[in-house]
Amino acid sequence: MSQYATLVVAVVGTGRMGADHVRRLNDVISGARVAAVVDIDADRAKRVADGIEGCTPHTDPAAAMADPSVDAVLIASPGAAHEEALLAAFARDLPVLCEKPLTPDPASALRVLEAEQRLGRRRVQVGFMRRYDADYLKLKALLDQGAYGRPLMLHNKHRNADTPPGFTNAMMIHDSVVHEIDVTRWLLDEEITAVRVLRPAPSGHAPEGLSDPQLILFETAAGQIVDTELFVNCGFGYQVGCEAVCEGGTARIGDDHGVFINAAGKWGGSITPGFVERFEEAYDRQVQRWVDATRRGEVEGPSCWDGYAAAAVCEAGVRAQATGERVEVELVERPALYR
Ligand SMILES: NC(=O)C1=CN([C@@H]2O[C@H](COP(=O)(O)OP(=O)(O)OC[C@H]3O[C@@H](n4cnc5c(N)ncnc54)[C@H](O)[C@@H]3O)[C@@H](O)[C@H]2O)C=CC1
Ligand SMILES: O=C1[C@@H](O)[C@H](O)[C@@H](O)[C@H](O)[C@H]1O
Repeated sequence: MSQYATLVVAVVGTGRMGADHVRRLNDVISGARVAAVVDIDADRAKRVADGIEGCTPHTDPAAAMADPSVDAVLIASPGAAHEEALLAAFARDLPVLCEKPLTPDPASALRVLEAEQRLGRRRVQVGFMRRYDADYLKLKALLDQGAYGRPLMLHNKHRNADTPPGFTNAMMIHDSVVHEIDVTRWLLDEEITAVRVLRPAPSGHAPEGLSDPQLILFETAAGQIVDTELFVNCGFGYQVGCEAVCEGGTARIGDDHGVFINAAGKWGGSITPGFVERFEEAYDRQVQRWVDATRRGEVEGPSCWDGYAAAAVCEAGVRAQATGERVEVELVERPALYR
């Protein structure tokens, strides 16, 4: 029996992801509707609210959450604004789906972790949507079944066609590689213990100051090695893939084959343009699962601990990137709420 007939949601941040989540909540998935949207850009919030019956625009997250009809919050503002919105949601004991990253650094992630523990129960699902992608789910099931024995290594690729203006080397870690950090911890069920970053001579297409591509190496607590090729201005499209090398075989996802065409003296297919297209079903499944769990009065999926652990690896990654050294990851002891 659902606690809520329809989950009434406030969406914080109405940019690229926030506006897409508003559409998803209202038009794609079931059991939810958006009653409030928040953006520090008042015109943008109003434009999004105008298209929705019974939706009020706000510029302050706390004001939207004070609306007594609001049952839950989806946070899609930039990472640096997540802590304030999360703490405002906790003050009203509202369940939250928070886009990645939980927060951009481990100190602020720890403050969120501590605040959630004071509530005595989990309230947050972090938006690591690859955990809801059909291919990643198949790979996870194979590894959990031990189908090919113990995993020894992962080879990841993460390519974006281009980056928005102002994208920095540090953002390559905490905005992009944060996804590989999460899938590594999730697929292998191990913490990442150390990070190294290798920087080849940059592509001629890399914006000024950006060291692109980069090769990021993780060590896990079980001694596995994980490499990620990150190339965020590859120019030709969006490609995300992962190959698990196990004792008795390998399993690979993300070859992006789709439809394979032979015509006019050529063979091949097309490359997905961006993450919105590549992960559309995963975003839908992630939000539906959040709404369903919340309506049952439950919280599932990636937790604040996962968000904190990812932030700690990002911090080590940014130091490894700057120094060229192997940097160990420091984690606090895992609190009982997240075991
Ligand atoms: N899961 C995924 O694949 C992706 C996740 N993201 C995440 O989604 C979040 C938003 O990213 P984008 O939509 O690409 O950014 P964006 O820049 O397109 O939109 C952010 C919006 O938030 C607003 N904003 C800024 N500060 C605010 C505050 N304090 N309160 C309310 N609104 C505020 C901005 O005015 C803007 O409209 C980030 O956490 C990002 O890391 C982004 C892209 C893909
Ligand atoms: O989260 C995302 C973006 O913020 C990030 O910039 C991209 O590199 C990722 O592929 C995408 O999933």
